[in-house]
Amino acid sequence: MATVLDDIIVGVREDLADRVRLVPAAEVEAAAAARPAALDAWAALGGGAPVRDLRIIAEVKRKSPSKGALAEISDPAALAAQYERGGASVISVLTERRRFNGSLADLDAVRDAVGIPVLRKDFTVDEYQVHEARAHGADLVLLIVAALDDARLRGLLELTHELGMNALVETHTEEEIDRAAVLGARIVGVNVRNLKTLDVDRSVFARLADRLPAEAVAVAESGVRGPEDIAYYAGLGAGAVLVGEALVTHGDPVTRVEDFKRAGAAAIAGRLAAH
Ligand SMILES: O=C(O)c1ccccc1NCC(=O)[C@H](O)[C@H](O)COP(=O)(O)O
Repeated sequence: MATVLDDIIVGVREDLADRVRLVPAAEVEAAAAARPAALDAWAALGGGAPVRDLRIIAEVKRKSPSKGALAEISDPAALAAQYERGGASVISVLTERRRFNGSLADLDAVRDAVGIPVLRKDFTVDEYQVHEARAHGADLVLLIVAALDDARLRGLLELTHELGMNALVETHTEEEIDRAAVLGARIVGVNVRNLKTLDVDRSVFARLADRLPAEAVAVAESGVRGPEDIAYYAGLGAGAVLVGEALVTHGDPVTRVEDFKRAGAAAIAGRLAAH
């Protein structure tokens, strides 16, 4: 039986075919090559150093398959600028159209509004999307292990690095973490939302955190309701947390990000004191 993720990817491929007809691959590749160098998202997320501070990846998310409409977001650039002011390290922009009501125009607007790395959050299945992400100023792309076989995952990760970008390599199981680790993924996320059933189970991060490669940035994704969930993930060793709904539905995104940073820092201090 087709899962939610399978259905999303069918739509992603159809939209992709339309874009390829409009803008041929050679044109997108040239536009990507003409961009100034990508910002170093790995460093921005604390890569290569012991975790002493929790980094927030703050998402621009209008709608989702699990919740439907979340927020109006008439000005994604203004929202992203508020996230940056609150202390976010990376902005995630959903660009998938059918299920998330996102667009490359959102990515363009956010890119122009902030000075920190930007993640093109989409269901990447083809090299074209990586060049396209770079052409629109993204510094990292999302690679969902469950959606890619090993050869494709390797190819997309290599292309990402060739373009000077990073990838957030997303996992949900032990086996997926091992597949990401073998390929030398440098930023590895555990999405506690099962993309096949849409169940959210924060304890998935507790179960998998120790299996994440020690040299990679460990990202906890989804399911944050408030500072207590941030503290939970940080206490388990997350170096960064990706938050969507809890930010876009809050009236004061600057303060919300600040609160999350504070909760994360306190949990990390507690974790360090206990070891
Ligand atoms: O959010 C969904 O319903 C969803 C469904 C199917 C595939 C992906 C989905 N979301 C993408 C994400 O992983 C989240 O946007 C991101 O981690 C933030 O999650 P949250 O903080 O729970 O909004």
